[in-house]
Amino acid sequence: MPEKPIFSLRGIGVDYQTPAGVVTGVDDVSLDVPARGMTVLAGPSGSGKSTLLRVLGLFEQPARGTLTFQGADVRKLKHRERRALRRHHLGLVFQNPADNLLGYLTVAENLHAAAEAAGTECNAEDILGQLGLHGTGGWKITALSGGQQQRLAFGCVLAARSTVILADEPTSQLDEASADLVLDTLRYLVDQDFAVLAASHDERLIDLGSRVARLHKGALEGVEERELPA
Ligand SMILES: Nc1ncnc2c1ncn2[C@@H]1O[C@H](COP(=O)(O)OP(=O)(O)OP(=O)(O)O)[C@@H](O)[C@H]1O
Repeated sequence: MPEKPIFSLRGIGVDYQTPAGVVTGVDDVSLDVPARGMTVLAGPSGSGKSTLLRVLGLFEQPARGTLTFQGADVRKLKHRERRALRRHHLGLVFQNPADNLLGYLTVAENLHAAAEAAGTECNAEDILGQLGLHGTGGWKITALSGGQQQRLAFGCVLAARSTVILADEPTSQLDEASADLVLDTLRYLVDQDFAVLAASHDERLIDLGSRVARLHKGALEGVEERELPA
């Protein structure tokens, strides 16, 4: 029997109230996110990728539809349960590396802080080794390149032992060499059997997706399943 999806969205709609009237961010989106592998939300600017990620990250309450996480209807969770779900299961990585890290802490301290916030413990050197950042534990964040900072942001997700990784345009603020570091990290996380959901319009990142959901003007245009080379 196929594994159950980690997230299931049915008929999800999000509206924004603006001075010019109601703007629909996403409209009637139904999608399953598998418990392993990489799902990419692709689409042009304004197509609803970030809005959908905010719904999945529990930052946005949809006006319509149902969202389940591991089979549980998220709307029925109490405030405390939602917070616990976010802390223990959802690892978020935003597009700007500096937004993902605490600049006043060292590299290793960032990992420990992420673990502590999630109620876990981590071996910082081991995680840094896994991400090609061996020996940087005592460094300031600013001593890392943008790509290395994004790698560390994914390291914080490893430290927190999140179940699913939600990444919003993780390569969009990086030069090509730095973006390569992030693409390698995503490949590694997928190999480690994480569920990764990334919003992007970077074709190289989209190519890593085993499931690509294409959005246009807030609506789902289609979902492509792909066999990736081993
Ligand atoms: N806070 C907000 N207030 C009003 N409208 C919003 C808000 N956030 C998003 N929108 C609107 O919702 C729609 C979807 O936006 P969203 O940011 O989700 O798209 P996106 O695909 O992530 O775009 P980008 O690639 O530029 O980040 C757009 O029309 C946008 O203007």
